[in-house]
Amino acid sequence: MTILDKIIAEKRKEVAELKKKNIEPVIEKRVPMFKEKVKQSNQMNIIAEIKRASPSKGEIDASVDPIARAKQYEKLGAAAISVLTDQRFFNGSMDDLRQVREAVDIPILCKDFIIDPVQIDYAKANGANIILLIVATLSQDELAELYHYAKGLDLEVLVEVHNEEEMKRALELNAEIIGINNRDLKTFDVSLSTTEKLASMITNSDTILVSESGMKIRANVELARDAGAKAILVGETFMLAENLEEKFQEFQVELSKSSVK
Ligand SMILES: O=P(O)(O)OC[C@@H](O)[C@@H](O)c1c[nH]c2ccccc12
Repeated sequence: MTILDKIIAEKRKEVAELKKKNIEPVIEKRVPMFKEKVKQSNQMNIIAEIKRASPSKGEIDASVDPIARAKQYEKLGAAAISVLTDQRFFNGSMDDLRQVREAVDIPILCKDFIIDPVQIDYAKANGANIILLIVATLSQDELAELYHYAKGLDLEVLVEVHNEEEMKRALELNAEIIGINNRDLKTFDVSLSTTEKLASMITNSDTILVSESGMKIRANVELARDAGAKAILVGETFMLAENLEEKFQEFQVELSKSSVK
């Protein structure tokens, strides 16, 4: 049983609990759409993540103050903020998301393992603007159902893939925002060449490509940019940076130099 299987087993229990709850909207805030931000920007769009811990790294920064951190990301020019809401494996929570929602006016990605519409209701009620759907964890029917359900709630959807077969499924769905995860969620191996390999399968110039995971230095970001990524998703490197401002600037590369797809 891989960690991913364990996480999904845990999610099934969570879903059963959520179904018993009455989900009330906590916050409603109008923020710009991520998609629009990306279209208007000629700089790499950075989705900065709040990540206390992960199954691959263990503890990263357990004491992070999500509000202060989110404000800092916003001030530095993040296009969106990703909040890990899984408790068990990432030490995150929906409370984190809600607090971040109150603190910033940019789009927020609810970073979790979504397998049921009730989780989408819950994310939306707590102020998320974007949800993540991981193709590896869903059948094509489930993927389509959850995708359209989220869209119907005016949420944006980041559809995550890691190999060719998954990319084909994301394309079949006509996903507007596709994330290529450089980390294999089953083995935790990270390779930036995943982005290089899969990016060329995208032929629609309106599709927004996000390169996810493993960004450590500017050259990694440039590689993603040259492969066609308009955005990157960065967790660990920002969480561990001694000088966050410097790291952020290091990652802000021009997009105009890339072959504008
Ligand atoms: O910390 P990193 O290597 O910068 O990665 C961030 C993000 O891509 C990663 O947290 C992630 C991408 N897809 C996920 C799915 C579930 C949990 C976590 C993730």
